[in-house]
Amino acid sequence: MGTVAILGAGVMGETLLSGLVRSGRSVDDLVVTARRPERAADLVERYGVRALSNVEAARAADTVVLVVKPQDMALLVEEISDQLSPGNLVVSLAAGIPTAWLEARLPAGVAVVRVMPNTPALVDQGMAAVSPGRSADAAHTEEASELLRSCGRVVQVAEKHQDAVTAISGSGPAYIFYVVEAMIEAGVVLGLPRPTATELVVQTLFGAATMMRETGQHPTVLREQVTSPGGTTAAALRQLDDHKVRAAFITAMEAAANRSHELASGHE
Ligand SMILES: NC(=O)C1=CN([C@@H]2O[C@H](COP(=O)(O)OP(=O)(O)OC[C@H]3O[C@@H](n4cnc5c(N)ncnc54)[C@H](O)[C@@H]3O)[C@@H](O)[C@H]2O)C=CC1
Ligand SMILES: O=C(O)[C@@H]1CCC=N1
Repeated sequence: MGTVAILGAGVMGETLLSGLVRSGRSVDDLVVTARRPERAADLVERYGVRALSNVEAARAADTVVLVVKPQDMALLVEEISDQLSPGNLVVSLAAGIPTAWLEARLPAGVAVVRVMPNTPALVDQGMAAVSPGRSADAAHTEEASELLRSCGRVVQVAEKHQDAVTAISGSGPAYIFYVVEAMIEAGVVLGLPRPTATELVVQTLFGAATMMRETGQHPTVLREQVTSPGGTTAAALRQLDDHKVRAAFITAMEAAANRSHELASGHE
């Protein structure tokens, strides 16, 4: 795969960097760029990678991973475009940016793969979806998938589904943390010490997630197993239904997908 340059190593860029390092990728084959020099120095110190300018990194790399905010992408692509040629693979992790938008700003024939990752990649439990652009072949898509497989699972989706993926798994960890916060708060309201409430909730989430993964049973079946007739769970779920929590989740994720589409519309 040669040298991989991570351009814009913030939260998601560092997440990918750490996954590649944990998976045994030599730091000699990894370079990063950051806007702030202190940030670059911090990454050099903690990972032993090289930090370069965007232009130098793009020139040195076989695979260029773009991890700046969607709003910063135009400037970055303009800066590095001259350094790239059809031998390069460009992997974009940015929400909402179509491959066609990148292809139009890069030299003809440069392969582009769009990826939507998520932050659990930091603990090797990421979920990423990849979509090849027009000039990307199966080998390019596999190369991008391999990068993300260093820190979690990877699926391939048609690019038209990337807004939905962003709404579900890209932003998804935030919804789960939000639910966890609410359950911890409930424990405190019910008189539990905060650390106890936190341990109860986090282990319950971990246990429930592991059950779904290991039993392969549908969540509805697993929920019904917990819900005794006339019992405590039924009383709680009745309240969630009365407060339209299921509908609120669907509306929330529609808003996220719409926002992803809006980010794209500035980049069409
Ligand atoms: N944080 C998340 O959970 C996820 C983020 N993403 C995508 O990843 C991208 C980055 O998001 P975050 O890491 O959360 O943001 P972030 O703000 O933590 O990281 C972006 C980094 O890029 C740097 N940067 C901006 N312009 C630059 C330039 N011209 N040259 C070099 N560095 C530059 C910024 O200083 C910052 O450190 C976004 O496009 C976002 O849509 C995708 C999936 C999940
Ligand atoms: O909130 C965002 O825009 C990014 C994309 C998915 C997760 N974080």
